[in-house]
This record gives sequence, structure tokens and C-alpha cells, in this order.
Amino acid sequence: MGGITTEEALCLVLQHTPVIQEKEQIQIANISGRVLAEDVKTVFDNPPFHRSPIDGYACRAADLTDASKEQPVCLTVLREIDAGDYSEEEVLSGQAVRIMTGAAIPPGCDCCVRQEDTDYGEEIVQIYKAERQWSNYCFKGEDFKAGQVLLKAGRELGFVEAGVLAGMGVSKVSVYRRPRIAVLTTGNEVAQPGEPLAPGKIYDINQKLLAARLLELGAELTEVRSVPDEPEQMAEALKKAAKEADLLVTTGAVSVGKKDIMHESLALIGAERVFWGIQVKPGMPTLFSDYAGIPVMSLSGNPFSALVITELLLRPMLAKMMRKSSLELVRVKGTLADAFGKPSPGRRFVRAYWENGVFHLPEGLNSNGVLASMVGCNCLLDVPAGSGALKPGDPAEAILL
Ligand SMILES: Nc1nc2c(c(=O)[nH]1)N[C@H]1C(S)=C(S)[C@@H](COP(=O)(O)OP(=O)(O)OC[C@H]3O[C@@H](n4cnc5c(N)ncnc54)[C@H](O)[C@@H]3O)O[C@H]1N2
Ligand code: MOO
Repeated sequence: MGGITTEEALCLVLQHTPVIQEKEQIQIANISGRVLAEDVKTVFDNPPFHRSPIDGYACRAADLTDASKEQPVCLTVLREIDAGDYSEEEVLSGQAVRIMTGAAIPPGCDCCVRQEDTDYGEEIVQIYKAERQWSNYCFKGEDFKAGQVLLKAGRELGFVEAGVLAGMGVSKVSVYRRPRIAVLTTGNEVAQPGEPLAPGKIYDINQKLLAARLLELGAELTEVRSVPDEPEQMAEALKKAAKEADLLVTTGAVSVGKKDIMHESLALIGAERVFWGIQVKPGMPTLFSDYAGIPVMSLSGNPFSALVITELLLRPMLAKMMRKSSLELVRVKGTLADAFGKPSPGRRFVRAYWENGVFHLPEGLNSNGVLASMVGCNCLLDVPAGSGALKPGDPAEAILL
């Protein structure tokens, strides 16, 4: 098997991968999967006031030292404070306020009593329980203090951060823009889903397969389309796509056939070949070029080959472009539940389902042109070069999808 190793390929690919620098402001409800571009600092204490975590009465703990069901302590109820109300009137010894969960505790009080530990009195309340100072008392600033950097630039954002930002009163944040990718598939044999299928034609799987995965990984798609197997047309399509995109992805026409037009198309636009051929199955004829600073990843046309190299190379590229370490490949170990009959003279990736340390192989064919048996698979077994047929119980490793 010719070509460089996958590690060498990844290294070269990353050398030609730009990190996106441009920033944009987005609403915090849309931040999931984005990367924060600037530190976000708090400008007030939260909660902004001492507050009650219960429905009951706020008063002074020193008044309650002897309180019990048998010998209740009676306090005069000054007022009711509901959540959202605010009172600055000091509560003195012998006094209490009726207070609701989330309401601001007035000055003078240093504890709250649950209403279940009282007689629910409206003007005079009988308290049945002693409370320690600061019990049932949430302090101003216990969530965060003014001047704290709660979220640092570079953090990957999700629902927790959306909630934290909302609590800070922030409605928009600055994030790095998404990488823009164009996907161009080749092949005079491909028809688009929804169209009738003429003899000799197949549906274009790669467009949708790649578009769905790249969107899932966090990219923006500038265009996704099929280009006829004509070098001039593909050259034009690449030139046009490069005006909008940070990365170009093509599928098909990279092998050695007469219609393998990617080589000529890339030569026509003056793209520099970085490598052609990786010692891996599937995806062996993968071609990678640099077109005036824009990386061009040309995947082989077989859908499973395109899928494997998307995970092995495109995903780490996106991790770098977006500064998202969560996209880096995760490896798992386990044992095989099923046999895999083919020997692997070179490194091979095989579709599988991993659960509780066990790898299950799907029923259908594990062939590069077969995609249906991928349904339900969640990993790619990484079978080292020089392996023979694999049998149940053999140890194995995989990358998670
Ligand atoms: N004489 C040789 N023939 C082949 C070699 C070789 O070394 N010598 N390598 C084989 C290997 S390995 C692969 S992989 C393929 C790679 O071919 P290409 O990348 O040039 O891709 P195509 O020939 O265009 O297509 C391969 C296969 O995939 C189907 N295809 C293409 N595009 C799509 C699409 N968008 N959706 C669904 N299916 C697609 C296409 O019809 C072919 O069946 O070359 C081997 N040949
Ligand atoms: O390398 Mo090809 O991608 O075996 O199918």
C-alpha cells in the first residue's frame, strides 16, 4: 500500500489548516458549540441582594433561642415581602416579616424560618423552632461577585454557559465565526435524491453525508453541489468556491482512472499538491492540496472511504480551525464480539458498534461502497497493519464517531 501514514497525513494537513480569527456577536440562546472569543466579566454581585431560599418568616436568630412547639416565640409581623419586592425598613428584635422564596431579606434579619415551623400568623406569628444565625439565608454575591471573569476566551459554549451569561445579564457574546466549507462531489453517474434514477446512475450519497457531518461538527456550508467529470468545469467550480470558503472538500475522481479528473482540475487552478495516497484502507487515494492558502481535501468517491477520512483528517482540521478540543478524536478499547474475516496487510478501519467495552460488527457487508450497514455503528475499529483475520475475544481499539 503506497503513500504516507495517517499520522504523517494529519501532520501535513494541520500545517495547512488556518485557525479562524474573525469574531462575531451572537445571541446567547445560539451559543451551543461555539467558542468564546473574549473574556466575559461580571459587573455586579449575584444574587444582587441577600435572599430567602424558603417561604416563611425572616427575623433575628437571637430571638428564637428558646423556641419550641411547646413554648413558641411570638413575633410581630411587620409586612409581607414577595419575590421581586424590596424593603429597606430594619427588622428589630421581637419583629419578623413574612417572606417568600427568592425575596430580598430586609436589614436586621439574620435567618429565615420555614412556614411549616410556625402557626402561619398574619399579624403575630408563633415560631416553633430555634434557628441558627444565617440559616435559610442566601448571601448577596454567593453565585458570583462583581469583577470576576466567569468565562474565559477559548471556552467551548453550551447550555450551562448560556444560563451563566443570562444570570450575568449578558444577551450577546463575541465568538469565533464558523469555518466556511464548500463540498463538491464529482461523478457523471450521480443523480440527486428526489430525481428519478436512470440506468447506470446512483444517487449522490456524499453530498448529504458530508454536509450533515460537517454541520454537526460546527461548520458553515457555503455550497454543496455536484460537478460533472470535466476538469475545466471542476477547475471553475473550485475557483469559485474558494472565493467564499476556508476549506474545500471534494469527493471522487482521485484514483487512477481516465475520469479521475481531480488531479488535472487542481493543476489547472495552480493548486499545490501536498500529498496523494495514505497507507490506510479505506481512503487510500486521498489527495490533499493547498490552493493559495486554502486547503483542498479530495476524498475518494466511495461513501465509506469518504466517511473514514472525514473522521481521520477533516474532523481534526475543524478542531484546529475552530479551537474546539472536543472535536479531537476519542479512542476506546475493548474486545471483539464478532469475527472479521479479511486480513489487513495495511492499516484498516472497520465499522462497528461499541458498548461496555465490547465491539459488535454489523451484519451487512463491510465494503467501501456500502453504507447501509453503517446504520447503528458508533465507531471505527482501528486494525493495525499486519493483522490477520480477527476472531471473537480479540482485543481491539477504535475511534468513536
Ligand atoms: N486500477 C485501479 N483502480 C482503482 C484503484 C487503484 O488503485 N487502481 N483504487 C481503488 C480505490 S481504493 C478507490 S477508493 C477508488 C477511488 O476512486 P475515486 O476516489 O477516484 O472515486 P470514483 O472512482 O469517483 O468513485 C468510487 C466509487 O464511489 C462511487 N461514488 C463516487 N461519488 C459518489 C457519490 N457522490 N455518492 C455515492 N457514490 C459515489 C462511484 O460511483 C464509485 O463506485 O478507486 C478504486 N479504483
Ligand atoms: O481506498 Mo479505497 O478508499 O479502499 O476504497
